[in-house]
Amino acid sequence: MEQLRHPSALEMFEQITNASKGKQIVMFLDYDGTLSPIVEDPDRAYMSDAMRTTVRKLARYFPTAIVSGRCRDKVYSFVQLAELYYAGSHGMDIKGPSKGPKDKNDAQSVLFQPASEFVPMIDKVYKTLLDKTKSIPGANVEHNKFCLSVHYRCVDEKKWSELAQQVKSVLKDYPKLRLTQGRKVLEIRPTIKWDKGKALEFLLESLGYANCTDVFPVYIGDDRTDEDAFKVLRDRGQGFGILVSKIPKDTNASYCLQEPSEVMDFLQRLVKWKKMSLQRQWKKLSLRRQFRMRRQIEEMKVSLFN
Ligand SMILES: O=P(O)(O)OC[C@H]1O[C@H](O[C@H]2O[C@H](CO)[C@@H](O)[C@H](O)[C@H]2O)[C@H](O)[C@@H](O)[C@@H]1O
Repeated sequence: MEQLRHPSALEMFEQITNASKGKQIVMFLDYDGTLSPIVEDPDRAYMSDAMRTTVRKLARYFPTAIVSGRCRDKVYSFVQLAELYYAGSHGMDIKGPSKGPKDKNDAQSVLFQPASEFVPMIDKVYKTLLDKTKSIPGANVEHNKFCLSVHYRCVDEKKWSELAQQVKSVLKDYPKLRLTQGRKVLEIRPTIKWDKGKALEFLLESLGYANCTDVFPVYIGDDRTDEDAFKVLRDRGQGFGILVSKIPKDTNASYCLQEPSEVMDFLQRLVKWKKMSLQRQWKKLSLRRQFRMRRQIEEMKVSLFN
């Protein structure tokens, strides 16, 4: 039943691209479980070279942002593509383009950190949690700058509730922090009204698409925190979300992909489709216009390199 409500984005590819016709696609990609497979050690969640090449090509055709629960520097060290926009710490640390597409040349990138006042508190809680959880084998506390992750993927299942209790007991003293749950991870975040959905809207605005009707945002993610972004797209009635999951889930996404390898297939098809539609548009131009455009490109190259 659920599977029928959330069909495969690969099977529905044509329908998706038809819906985007005449609109600017903007891509938002979660990292863990979307671009990289889930692994036991969070420090070794590498992205494959093939995925990196795919994302690089994708960004040539569509503005592309990575939206992750991770610390922004960490996710950048995995992705290593300077041409993308990054939103780390569940969207609380955004490094993006200048305001509006026309300003791109002035190279001033947007930096938005709505939770900066929480840094000392997060640092303190990190130290306390490191100490409190050291007696539980396999527990791992990750510092994500404006938020924290307590991993229990490598903790014996019998100890999961003890770990959760310890985390909750620490947080009792910090009413301005809240606890949510991801994939075998407890996530601690400031209670500010900011999430991946707000980050998506902020990035669209920064890119100059705030009130545009001809923008088509596509958000791909695998986790509960990605639901905030799926919901924003559903509420705006623009673009759509794609949930990465092998099992049917209650979601605000419109389509599904099973795993990162399917995400890569989907992104590659998107690149191919865009390339072909640009070639078709080019062929439709008169020979005289093609000649004029080629000459303009040559002139631009000359002025760039002189
Ligand atoms: O928003 P995301 O980019 O999906 O970040 C969510 C959490 O992802 C990472 O943890 C998850 O992936 C790890 C590596 O595969 C895995 O070991 C862990 O069990 C998963 O929950 C990251 O380490 C967390 O900090 C993020 O909150």
